[in-house]
Amino acid sequence: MDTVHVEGLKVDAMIGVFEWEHEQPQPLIIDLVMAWDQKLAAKTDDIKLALDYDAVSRAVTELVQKQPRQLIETVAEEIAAMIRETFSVAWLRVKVAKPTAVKEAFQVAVQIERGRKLD
Ligand SMILES: Nc1nc2c(c(=O)[nH]1)N=C([C@H](O)[C@@H](O)CO)CN2
Repeated sequence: MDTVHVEGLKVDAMIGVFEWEHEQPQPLIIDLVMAWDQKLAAKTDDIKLALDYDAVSRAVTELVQKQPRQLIETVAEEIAAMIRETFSVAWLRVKVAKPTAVKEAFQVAVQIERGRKLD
């Protein structure tokens, strides 16, 4: 299965279950793996036939910054639904990490996979 990746996308967001977390943004680090058949894009050398990782990254940043949320699980689900619908991605993996959440940990994260894998 061919895939397109976005790794380490940093988005400052209002995120958390505590009140103070809605008063100042915290960084989220987002990793995406998205199924996309590369054959047509490679054959034609045409961005219109590729899954544009720049457009995906901008859309994810806009979505995450749109409103405050409590859980990183909610962020992951909303990202997955938006990418599947807006970019016609059949399958994807979304990881959302919150590096400042647990002082003793390098970072904490959730990861989900949605859709059906391509052959
Ligand atoms: N599974 C989760 N656990 C926790 C979350 C979360 O989003 N998902 N969030 C918090 C707090 O907001 C925490 O990050 C504050 O440091 C606690 N547990």
